[in-house]
Amino acid sequence: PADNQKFSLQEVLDTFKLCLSENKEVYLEQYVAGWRGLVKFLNSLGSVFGFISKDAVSKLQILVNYMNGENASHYATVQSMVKYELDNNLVDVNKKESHPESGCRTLLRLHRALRWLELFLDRLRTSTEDSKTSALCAEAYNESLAQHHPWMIRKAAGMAFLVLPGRQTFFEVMNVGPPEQVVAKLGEALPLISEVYQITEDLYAQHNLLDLP
Ligand SMILES: CCCCCCCC/C=C\CCCCCCCC(=O)N[C@@H](COP(=O)(O)O)[C@H](O)/C=C/CCCCCCCCCCCCC
Repeated sequence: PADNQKFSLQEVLDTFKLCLSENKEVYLEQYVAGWRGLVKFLNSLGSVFGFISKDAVSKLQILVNYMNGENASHYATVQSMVKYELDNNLVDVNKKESHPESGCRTLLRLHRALRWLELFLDRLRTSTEDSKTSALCAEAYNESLAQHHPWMIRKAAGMAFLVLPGRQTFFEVMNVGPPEQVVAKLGEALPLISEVYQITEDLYAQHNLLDLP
C-alpha cells in the first residue's frame, strides 16, 4: 500500500497524545485523526471489515463537516461542541427527530468504540503467543460496543472477528518492531486512550448524553 495508507501505531499514539488540551479538553481534530489512523489499520485487514470501516468513516465525515462548516469555531473541542449543540437545541435527546446526525450522537458512537479499543488493546498487551486475536477482540466487544448493537450487527461483527489475523501478523502490521516493543508501545498508548475516553465519558454523563438515539 502507498506510504500514507500504511498504519503505524506510533502515529496513532501521537495523535491521541495531541488530543488533550492543557485544561483537559478533547480536540476534535486530533480525535478524528486518531480514528482515521485506526481505520487505516482496519482497511489493511481486508474487505470483510469494510462494513465496519464504512460506518466509522461516515461518522468521521459527519464530524469533519461540522468542523469545516459555518459553525466551525464551536467544533474545536468535544466540550465546545456539546455546549454549542445543547445550548442551541441541536441534539435529539429522546428520539430521532430534526437532528438525527448531531455531533453529540455521532461522537458518542465513536466514543463507545473507543472503549472497545481500550479493552482490546489491553488484552493484546497482556496476551501470550498462543492467544487468539479473534477471542480477545470478541471479549472486548461483548463487554462494550455489543451492548449497544442489535442482534444483526453483533452477528456480523462476530463473523468478521473470526477472520482476524493471528497475533504475530497483528503485531507486524503495527509497524513498531519486535513483540516486546509492541507490548511496550501498547502500554504507552493505553493510558492516553483511557484518559481521552474517561474525560468524554464524564462530560457525557454530566449532561445526560450517554443514551442519545
Ligand atoms: C492499534 C491497532 C490495533 C487495533 C486496531 C483497531 C482498528 C479499529 C478501527 C476502527 C474501529 C471501527 C469503529 C467502529 C465504529 C462503530 C460505531 C457504531 O457502533 N456504529 C453502529 C451504530 O451506529 P448508528 O446506527 O447508531 O448510527 C452501527 O450500527 C455499526 C455498524 C458497523 C458494525 C460495527 C461493529 C464494530 C466492531 C468493532 C470492532 C472492530 C474490529 C476491528 C478488528 C481489529
